[in-house]
Amino acid sequence: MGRMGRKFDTLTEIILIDYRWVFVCLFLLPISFFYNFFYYFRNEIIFRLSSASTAHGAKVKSIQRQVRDWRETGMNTKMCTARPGWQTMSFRKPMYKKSMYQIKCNLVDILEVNTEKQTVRVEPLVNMKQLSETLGKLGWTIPIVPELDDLTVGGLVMGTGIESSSHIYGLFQHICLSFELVLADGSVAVCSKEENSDLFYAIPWSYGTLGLLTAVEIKIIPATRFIRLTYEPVKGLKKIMDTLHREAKNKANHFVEGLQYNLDEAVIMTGVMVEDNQVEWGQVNEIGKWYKPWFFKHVEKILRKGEKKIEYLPLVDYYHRHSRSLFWELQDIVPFGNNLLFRFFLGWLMPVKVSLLKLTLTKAVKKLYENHHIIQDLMVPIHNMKRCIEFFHEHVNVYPLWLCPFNLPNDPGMVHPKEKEEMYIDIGVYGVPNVDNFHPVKTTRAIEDLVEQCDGFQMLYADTYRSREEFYAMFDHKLYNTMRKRLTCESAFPEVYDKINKNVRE
Ligand SMILES: Cc1cc2nc3c(=O)[nH]c(=O)nc-3n(C[C@H](O)[C@H](O)[C@H](O)COP(=O)(O)OP(=O)(O)OC[C@H]3O[C@@H](n4cnc5c(N)ncnc54)[C@H](O)[C@@H]3O)c2cc1C
Ligand SMILES: NC(=O)C1=CN([C@@H]2O[C@H](COP(=O)(O)OP(=O)(O)OC[C@H]3O[C@@H](n4cnc5c(N)ncnc54)[C@H](OP(=O)(O)O)[C@@H]3O)[C@@H](O)[C@H]2O)C=CC1
Ligand SMILES: CC(C)=CCC[C@@H](C)[C@H]1CC[C@@]2(C)C3=C(CC[C@]12C)[C@@]1(C)CC[C@H](O)C(C)(C)[C@@H]1CC3
Repeated sequence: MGRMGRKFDTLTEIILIDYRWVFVCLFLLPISFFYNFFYYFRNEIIFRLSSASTAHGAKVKSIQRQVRDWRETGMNTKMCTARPGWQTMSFRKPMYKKSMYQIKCNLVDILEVNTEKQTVRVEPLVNMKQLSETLGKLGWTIPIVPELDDLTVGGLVMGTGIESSSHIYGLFQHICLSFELVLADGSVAVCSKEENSDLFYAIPWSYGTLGLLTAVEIKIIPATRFIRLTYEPVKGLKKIMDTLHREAKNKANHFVEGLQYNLDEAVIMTGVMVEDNQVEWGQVNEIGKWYKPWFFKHVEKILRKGEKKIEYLPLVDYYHRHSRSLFWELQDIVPFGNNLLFRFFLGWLMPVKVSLLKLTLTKAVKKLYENHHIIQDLMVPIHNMKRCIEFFHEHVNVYPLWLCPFNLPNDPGMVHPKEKEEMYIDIGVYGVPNVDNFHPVKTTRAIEDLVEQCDGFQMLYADTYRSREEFYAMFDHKLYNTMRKRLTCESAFPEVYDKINKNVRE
C-alpha cells in the first residue's frame, strides 16, 4: 500500500505511478535540459541584436488581423489565446480552448530595458528565467520574481504572482506600470494609472477576458549579487504569526518567507540585499548548485538544530530556491531526487519542465492527484493566519506549508482588502493529505468557505470548487463588469468564472 493507503490495481498502474521516475529521468530530464539550452541561446541572440522591438509592431498587427477575421467570420465562438493547455503553469489543462477561436500570439521577447526610467518592456510570453537572467547580467531585477522558471509575464498579469518581496511591493500586478492590449473591436489600447486607469485596474485576475495582452512595462530595481539570509526557527503558532507580521512590517527586510513543518514549528527567513564588500565569504552557500540539497530540506535541518543561522546566498540562487524541487512536489515524482548520489550525477539536469510533466500525464497519475492530493494557495489577512492553519491542520495535515506575507493596497479591481491597505499572507498547501477523511471536493469547499469568511482569496491556477455566486462573493466584479460592457467583451471573451471553474479544466 502506498501513502494514504492507496491500493495498487494493475501492474501498469504500478509502473506508471511508482516508476514514473524512470520515465522522468530517462526522457523528461534530458529533453528539458536541451530545450532550456536552445532557448537560452535563441533569446540571447535576439536580445543582443535588439531586433525584438522592431518586430513587435508587426506581431501586434497580426493579432489585430486575427481579431478582425473573427469579427468578419460571424463572431460565432469566443476568443482565447492559442497557447496549448499543457504549456501553462496551472494545475489543470483548460478544456475551453478546444471550442474557442484561438488567437496566435507569438510574443516571446524582451523589448527594451530602460535603466534611466528604471523600466523593462516585455512581451507577455517572456518567462521568469529569461527575464531574471537578462536583467541580472545588467545588474537589475524586477522587484518580484515569482519562483518557477516557466511562469510568464502574461499569465502573472492576467492571474497573479507573489514572492517573498511581496510584503513591500504587493502582487505581480503592483509592479506593472502599463499594459498594451488588443481589444475586442481589434483596436490597440495602452493603459496605466494615469491613462485609461479603469482598464488598468480591471486587467489583473481577468484571465484574458478583457482583451489580448501584447506588452507590459514593469518597474526594475538595482540588484546586488548576494543576499544575507537569516533563518530563525520559531515555536508556537501564535509566535510564528506574530514574528512573520513583525518582520513583514519591517521594510529593511527585502525578503520575508516562512516554511512551517508542523502545527507548532516553522523557520522564518528574512533576507537583505548586500554589496560584495559586506559578504562574509566563509558563510556563502550557493544553494542553486546542482549537487546542493533541496532548499526545504536544508531549512528543515536548521529547524532540527533549533538555532538561528545566517548565510549569504547568490541572489539568483535565492530567487529560484524552490524551482529544482517544485517547492516539495517533486518528492512524489522522483522520490530519491534529494539523494546525494542522484544530485551529484543527475542534479544538473533539474528542474524538470512542468509542461513536459503535464504533457506526459497518464490517467492513473491524474486520478491519484484528483483524490489524494491538494494544491492550493490561500490568501488571507495575516491576523487570520493562525485560525486558517489550525483548520488546515485538522482537515488536510500537509506540511511544509509555504508562508509568504504580502501587502495588498486598496486599488480598484477584482482583488482588494475590505477597507484599507492591509498585510495579507499567502498560505501554500501542496502535498498528500495526511488525514482519514480527506475528500477533494468537500474539503476544498470547506477551505474556500473559511477563506471567504476571512475576507481572503484563492489563487486560481489551482482547483476551485466555488459556484458562480460564491465566486462573485470572493472576487469584486464591479469594475470588471463595467469594463466588459464598455469594451463589448460579452460576445468576444468568456467570463473569468467560465475559464477557471473545475468543470472546464481536466
Ligand atoms: C507522480 C507520482 C505522484 C504520486 N502521487 C501520490 C499521491 O498523490 N498520493 C499517494 O498516496 N501516493 C502518490 N504517489 C505514490 C507515492 O509517492 C509512492 O507510493 C511512494 O513512492 C511510496 O511511498 P510510501 O511511503 O507509500 O512507501 P511504502 O508504502 O512503504 O512502499 C514502499 C515501496 O514499495 C512499493 N509498493 C508499495 N505498495 C506496493 C504494492 N501494493 N505493490 C507493489 N509495490 C508496492 C512502492 O514502489 C513503494 O515505493 C505518487 C507517485 C508518483 C510517481
Ligand atoms: N509564484 C507565483 O506567483 C505562482 C503563480 N502561478 C500562477 O500561474 C499562472 C501563470 O502561469 P502561465 O503559464 O504563465 O500562464 P497561463 O498560460 O496559465 O495563463 C493564465 C491566464 O492568463 C491568460 N493570458 C496569458 N497570456 C495572455 C495574453 N497575452 N493575452 C490575454 N490573456 C492571456 C490566459 O488566457 P488563455 O486561457 O486565453 O490562454 C489564462 O487565462 C498564474 O495564474 C499564476 O497565478 C503558479 C505558480 C506560482
Ligand atoms: C504561489 C505559488 C508559490 C505557487 C506554487 C505552486 C506550485 C507548487 C504549483 C504550480 C504548478 C503546479 C500546480 C504543478 C504541479 C505541482 C504543484 C505546482 C508546481 C504538478 C507538477 C504536480 C504533478 C502533476 O501530475 C502535474 C504534472 C500535472 C502538475 C503540474 C503543475
